[in-house]
Amino acid sequence: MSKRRIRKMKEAILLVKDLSVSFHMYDGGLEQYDLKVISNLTLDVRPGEIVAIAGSSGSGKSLFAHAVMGLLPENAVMTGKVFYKGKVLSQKDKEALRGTEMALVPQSVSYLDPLMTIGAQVRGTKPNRQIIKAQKEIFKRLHLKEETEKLYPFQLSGGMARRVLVATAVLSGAQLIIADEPTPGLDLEMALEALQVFRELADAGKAVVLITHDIDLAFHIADRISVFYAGTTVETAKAADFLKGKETLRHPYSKALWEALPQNGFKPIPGFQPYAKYLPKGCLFSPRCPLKTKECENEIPMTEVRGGYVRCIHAD
Ligand SMILES: Nc1ncnc2c1ncn2[C@@H]1O[C@H](COP(=O)(O)OP(=O)(O)OP(=O)(O)O)[C@@H](O)[C@H]1O
Ligand code: NI
Repeated sequence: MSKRRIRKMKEAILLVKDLSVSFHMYDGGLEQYDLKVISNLTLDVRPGEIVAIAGSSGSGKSLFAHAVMGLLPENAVMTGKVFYKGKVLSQKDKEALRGTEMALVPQSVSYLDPLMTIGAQVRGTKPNRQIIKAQKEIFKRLHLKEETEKLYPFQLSGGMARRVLVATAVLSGAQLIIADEPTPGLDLEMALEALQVFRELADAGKAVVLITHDIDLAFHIADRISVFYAGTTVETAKAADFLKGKETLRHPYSKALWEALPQNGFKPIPGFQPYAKYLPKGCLFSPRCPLKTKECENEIPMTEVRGGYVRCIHAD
């Protein structure tokens, strides 16, 4: 049986369907409006898979993670559905599963509890022998000295704190791990080691979402890549397609991202990602797109093209 058929047969651990996130905003006190920062976002992650999310700053990567984990701020309104192993999750379900079934490696190291020693927060309040053993192993692997256990968060460097967050997610035993930028502040060797840890979790049957600016590393470690632009997915396809190059990709923005990599010529993408308050009609990439036509002003759905999914009417 082909690998693809096996993938299709396995039920997704995470399925996010038509996710939209808006914020209630107040303009100068009187004027109120809704700022839609994520729209029509769909993504699935199956057991054994790493799906990497690539996209520039402000494209909605962290909010996607927070929506799945039930961590959106009070003034956010979410529509769409988050399924975990086939079951729709309510806000209460998310809170109950977070930390046990689903774990987040947060983008900000300020998520560490400032009043708790590292050992206590990584192992949980009632650690058994097995957890203590696993903790020692993962610390060693991530080059965290044994004494790190006794330290408080303020005593850690940024890179150490990030490795502690990775260790916490690994030890949680969660089936779904969303790592939001786990590698900044780590040197290349450490970053590769951390990514290898995620690869092994996936190989053991877990589902991993890896949010990263380091798309070159992601192309090598992930199974599939999802490209976010201005709060939605523009292309989701096999990592192999991203490694092969521009021709195998489907969306003009994915192609442009590929060309912006140093090894592919460092070609910058002209223009800017639009701000949520001033989104163009229809295709959100159209103001920067060389293929733009009048039809791009219509609502553009995700369609299957050459085994991947793309939100572009000109893709073939
Ligand atoms: N609490 C909030 N209120 C209003 N807008 C917000 C809020 N949080 C995030 N946003 C907006 O939502 C958009 C997406 O933010 P998000 O943090 O998900 O981006 P990101 O892709 O994770 O970026 P980065 O790569 O910089 O981490 C941004 O335009 C941001 O300004
Ligand atoms: Ni982010």
